[in-house]
Amino acid sequence: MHFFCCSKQAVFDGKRAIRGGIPFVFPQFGQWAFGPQHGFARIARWHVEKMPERLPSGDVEAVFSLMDDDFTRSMWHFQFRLTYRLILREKELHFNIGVYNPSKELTFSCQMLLHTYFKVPDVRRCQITGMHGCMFIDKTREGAVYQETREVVTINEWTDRIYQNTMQEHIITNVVSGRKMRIQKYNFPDTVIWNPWAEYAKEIPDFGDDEFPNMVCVEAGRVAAPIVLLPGTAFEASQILQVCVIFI
Ligand SMILES: O=P(O)(O)OC[C@H]1O[C@@H](O)[C@H](O)[C@@H](O)[C@@H]1O
Repeated sequence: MHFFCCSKQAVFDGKRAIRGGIPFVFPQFGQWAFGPQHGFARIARWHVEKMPERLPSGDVEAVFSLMDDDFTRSMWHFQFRLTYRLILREKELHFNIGVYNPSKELTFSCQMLLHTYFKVPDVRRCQITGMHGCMFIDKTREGAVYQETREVVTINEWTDRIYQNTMQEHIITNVVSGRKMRIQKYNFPDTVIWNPWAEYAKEIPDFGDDEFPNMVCVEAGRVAAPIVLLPGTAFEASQILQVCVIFI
């Protein structure tokens, strides 16, 4: 999908997440005392459960999984199993995620988020729906909490906000080729909006100083209130990205 952006400075060395695409944030969102920022899932080696395969419908499906191993247990001593199923349709991408706690005695809590980097011609011209009336934590203002009063969110400065209980659907206008991107999410109550802008872009080694106008992260997840999984239970969530060709 040419709707995602990847920084020209991105490094693919397995040590840190690639600056682009859709890094998978788990089991921690943000800074973490026990491991890297945003957890280990975005730097861990996932297992390919099912290679990309064309289904009779014409869709292409692939399934990946991640389980606890020595690497994950060095930071987080819980057993877990993540399943990530992707389905590519002509103008849609589906992401179905499951996290399972196979332990017989331990409960764990975690956060999860899809850190999607959308490519845009000029972020200042994007409008994002689905946040009206929602409370948000503004990380650029020391975590102060505000309520969004705008029908559409626009970005004209360093932006790092955790919107809570957002609508099930967001529309982002003016993505690639002036199109609209529809995000539909299920069981992902929160939406993070991030753009480092000029001042913070300079501090990110794997991000060009001039790349900030051409990206916006709109990240569906569950971060404000953690997912709590009792032994033997699972949590499921999904996201659908759809390019809108017609005016909505
Ligand atoms: O540089 P990273 O670890 O990929 O994080 C990028 C950004 O990710 C966002 O989700 C966070 O809200 C920001 O605070 C953070 O700066």
